[in-house]
Amino acid sequence: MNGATDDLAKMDLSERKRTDYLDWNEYFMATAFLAARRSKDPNTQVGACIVNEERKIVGVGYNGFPLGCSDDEFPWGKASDDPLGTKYLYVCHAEMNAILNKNSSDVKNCTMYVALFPCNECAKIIIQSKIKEVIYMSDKHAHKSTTIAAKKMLDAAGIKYWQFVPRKSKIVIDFSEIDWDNLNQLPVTPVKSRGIHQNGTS
Ligand SMILES: Nc1ccn([C@H]2C[C@H](O)[C@@H](COP(=O)(O)O)O2)c(=O)n1
Ligand SMILES: [Zn+2]
Repeated sequence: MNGATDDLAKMDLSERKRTDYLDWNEYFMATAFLAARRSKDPNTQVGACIVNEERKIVGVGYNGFPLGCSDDEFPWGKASDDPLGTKYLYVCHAEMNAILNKNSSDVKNCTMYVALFPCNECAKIIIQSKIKEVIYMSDKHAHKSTTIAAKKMLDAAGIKYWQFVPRKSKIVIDFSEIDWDNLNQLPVTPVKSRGIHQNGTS
């Protein structure tokens, strides 16, 4: 063993860098899936997370009805004799919501992480908003014309897409495992001593 390895071996676990942290792809895909948990769709919950070139999240969204269209009044069903009686004519897809929810001026050259491969309508919005890469988890509708058309357009526009295959089968946030006592002992710097007032001015 060389000196550095020797030192590392002697180190207490609490002094060593953690090794089981999430990598960037896991972190952003998990964020997309966390957003999906907000969806009221009883059948398919989709989340999307947009990340810029500095690996900062600039938009998150999930599938749901537009503003003002009540989750309790509009239909969540998939089948009806009347097309107005299903969700399909009303629901905003996660990808569209993530782009519209952006907190940056645009999403040019960003990467989108999404639970399900984008449909043709979302592909159009992705292309027009200049997103450069799409990372998806499921391609369960690969056989549908909406997905085939989406891929045709993404290919033509030169947008890369690839499937994320997770290394771990679970990423769990278990609130019951969090050591709140320890968290409470973290030093708290009073806002005033940092020279920042509540309104953000210094
Ligand atoms: N890429 C996608 C695909 C679908 N969605 C939404 C639209 C619906 O709310 C739901 C699909 O419903 P299903 O036919 O599976 O019952 O997922 C989306 O947001 N993004
Ligand atoms: Zn879509």
